[in-house]
Amino acid sequence: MAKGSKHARQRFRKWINSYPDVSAWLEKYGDLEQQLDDNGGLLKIENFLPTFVAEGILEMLRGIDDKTWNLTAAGDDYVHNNIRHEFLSVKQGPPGLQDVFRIFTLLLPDSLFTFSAAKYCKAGHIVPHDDRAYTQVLMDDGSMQLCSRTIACIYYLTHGWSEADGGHLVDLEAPGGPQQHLPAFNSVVAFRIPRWHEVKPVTGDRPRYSIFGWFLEPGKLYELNTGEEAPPQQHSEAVHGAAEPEQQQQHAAAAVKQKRKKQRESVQKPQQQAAKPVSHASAGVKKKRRQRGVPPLSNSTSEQQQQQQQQRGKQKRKQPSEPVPSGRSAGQAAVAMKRMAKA
Ligand SMILES: O=C(O)CCC(=O)C(=O)O
Ligand SMILES: [Fe+2]
Repeated sequence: MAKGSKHARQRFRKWINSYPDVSAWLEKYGDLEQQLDDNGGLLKIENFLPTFVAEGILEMLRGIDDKTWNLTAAGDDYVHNNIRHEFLSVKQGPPGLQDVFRIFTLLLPDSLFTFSAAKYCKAGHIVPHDDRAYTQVLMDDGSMQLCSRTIACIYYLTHGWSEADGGHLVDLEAPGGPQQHLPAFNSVVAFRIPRWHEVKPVTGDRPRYSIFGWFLEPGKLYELNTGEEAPPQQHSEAVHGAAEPEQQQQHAAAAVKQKRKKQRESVQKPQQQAAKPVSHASAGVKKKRRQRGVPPLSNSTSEQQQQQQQQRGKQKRKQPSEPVPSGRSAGQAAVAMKRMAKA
C-alpha cells in the first residue's frame, strides 16, 4: 500500500471488515484442523492474504509507537522455569488491530482464541519451547473458563526478509530434523500444540513484525512443562532445509500424525475431567462449544484475573510469548464477525 494513500487505507479497512470478502478468501485454505492433520501437525501458507491487506496490516503495526509496544522478556532462569525470550508485543493497540486479529480467528471460527501483534528488534528471540499454556477466559455468562492452547498461528509481515536477517522460526519436531522457516512477508505458519520450536535471534537492523496467537480449548488438555523437559534431540548442527527422500518423508509424517493423535486422545479424556473444578461455565455451554457451530463465547479478562495471571506467571512461568491477557476477549472478535455476517 502506497504510504499515506487514503484510498488504499480505506480499501484495506473495508476488506478486513467485510465478512463475505474475508471468509471467501479464507475458504481456499480449507479446514485448518484437517490441513494440520494432513501435514504432520504444521502448516505453512505463503501469500496468505491479498497483498494490499498484508501491506495495510504492516502499515498499522509500523504505526504503533514505542510507548504502546510492551516488552515481553524473561531471563534464562530455568530454576524458575522461565524461558529466555525477548520481543515487543501489543494486544490492544491501535483501532483496527482487533479487526486484523479477527481475520485469523476465522481459520477456526468456533474456537476460542487470543491474538497479539509482535515486533522483534535486533537480538529478539525465543529459546526452544512447546507453547503449552493455560489461559483464563471470561465467558459470556460471566464465568471463568480455564483453557489450553491447542493451535499456534503466526503471520509474518516484514518485507524482503532474508536468511541473513535471522529470526527464523525453527520447528524442532519436523520429521527429518529441525527445520527453519523464514518469516517471509505475508506468510503464515500454524501448528498443533505441543510442538517444540524456537525463534532464532534477529540479526538484521529491521524489525521482524508478526501477528501471533493461539486457538484455545476449554479445560486442561495437557500437563504444563515442568521446565525439566528438554526439546527433542537435535540430530545435527545443520538445520534441514532440503526435502527428505519422499518415502522417508511420508513415513515420518505418518509417525508424527500418529503421535499427535495419541497425544490428543491420551490427554483429552482425563484432563477434561480434571478441568471441571476450575470451570464455572455451565455444562450446556461447554457442550455446545464442543459441538462447534455455536458462536464462541466472549472472554474478556478482568483486572483481577490479569493480576492473578501475572502472579501465577511469576510463580511458575511456562511459556514466553503470551502478553498479560488484556480486556479483549477471545470470543468477542468472532462474535463481532458473525454480527457482520448478518449485517
Ligand atoms: O514468531 C514466531 O515465529 C514464533 C513465536 C512463538 O513461538 C511464540 O510466540 O510462542
Ligand atoms: Fe511459541
